[in-house]
Amino acid sequence: MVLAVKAVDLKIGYMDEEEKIYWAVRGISFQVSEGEIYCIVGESGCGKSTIGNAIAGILPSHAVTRGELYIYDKKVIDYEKMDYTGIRGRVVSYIPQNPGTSLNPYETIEEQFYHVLNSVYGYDKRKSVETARRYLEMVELDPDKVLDYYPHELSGGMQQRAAISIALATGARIIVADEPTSSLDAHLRLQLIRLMRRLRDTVGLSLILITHDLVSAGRICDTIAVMYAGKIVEEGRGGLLLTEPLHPYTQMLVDAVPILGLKKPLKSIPGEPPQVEGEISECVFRERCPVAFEKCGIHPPELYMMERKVSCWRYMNHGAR
Ligand SMILES: Nc1ncnc2c1ncn2[C@@H]1O[C@H](COP(=O)(O)OP(=O)(O)OP(=O)(O)O)[C@@H](O)[C@H]1O
Repeated sequence: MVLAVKAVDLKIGYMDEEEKIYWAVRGISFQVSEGEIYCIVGESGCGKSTIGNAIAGILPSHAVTRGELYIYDKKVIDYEKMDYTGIRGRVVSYIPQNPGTSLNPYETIEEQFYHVLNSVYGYDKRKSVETARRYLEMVELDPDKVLDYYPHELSGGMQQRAAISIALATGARIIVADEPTSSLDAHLRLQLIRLMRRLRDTVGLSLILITHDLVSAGRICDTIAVMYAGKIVEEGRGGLLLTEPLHPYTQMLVDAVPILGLKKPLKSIPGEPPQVEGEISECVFRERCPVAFEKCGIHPPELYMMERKVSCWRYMNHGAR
């Protein structure tokens, strides 16, 4: 198994003007295999985009890091140091929530392909158009209807596909997509989910998806990581994690989601995530957890149970290792 991404006790914070660090990601370890679709879900502010940005190599200059992050064999984060040479925009590409913002509004799609392919591979116009046609077809866009268009002349779904095809044409083997389905209607969402799965199957693309959308995550992802307050509290195979959530936070997230065809009362999650600058020395979910007990006042364990990772003391005696 080839690993596309590996994080080891990764911490990412943001330094303010007084040089105080707010830790948005508080020591997480995970792996994404080549060709895997890995989703990161969780409430707003839990650190999902920070991880996505770290993988894509687009953290801001006031970000501080600890631990390690590998993209294939290259250590891009080594404690405080970051080095994305040859990785950023090449091996890894980032598709933002609104893909229109990653495309140049003043250039046609053909011109955008040319600029990228000319600077990366030195292609001339003819070779660039040939390549663009191939990659547009790969994402199910008709080159004759897209190449001469400016981004604003394309729908949101088409812009997203065009951005993905430019990323693939530059040789991206990992795509980080932040909230890729949130601006799409149900039909386009399903189309995009199918496309991502097909690209995974045909070109072995690894996808890191950052989303609030638990239902799409369950449909599309091989693995789901549930984040809370900068920690991964549960990680496991997509479908299983949603049908049999173990961590109390995952259970509450699932209870808060409407499922088509299933009548169930929707529950909100009372309370707010902790806003703590420094280390959190207890289970990050303790304050909001309906089943917390004494032991939760100390760090939760990292448990592995039948291919599932769950960070909760309640499973300590359930065959975990
Ligand atoms: N550039 C930044 N500078 C300072 N703080 C930041 C920056 N980006 C994110 N943060 C802070 O880091 C924490 C995690 O934010 P992040 O955007 O990673 O979470 P998220 O789970 O992706 O949230 P959302 O779904 O709302 O985008 C938040 O408290 C946020 O305010």
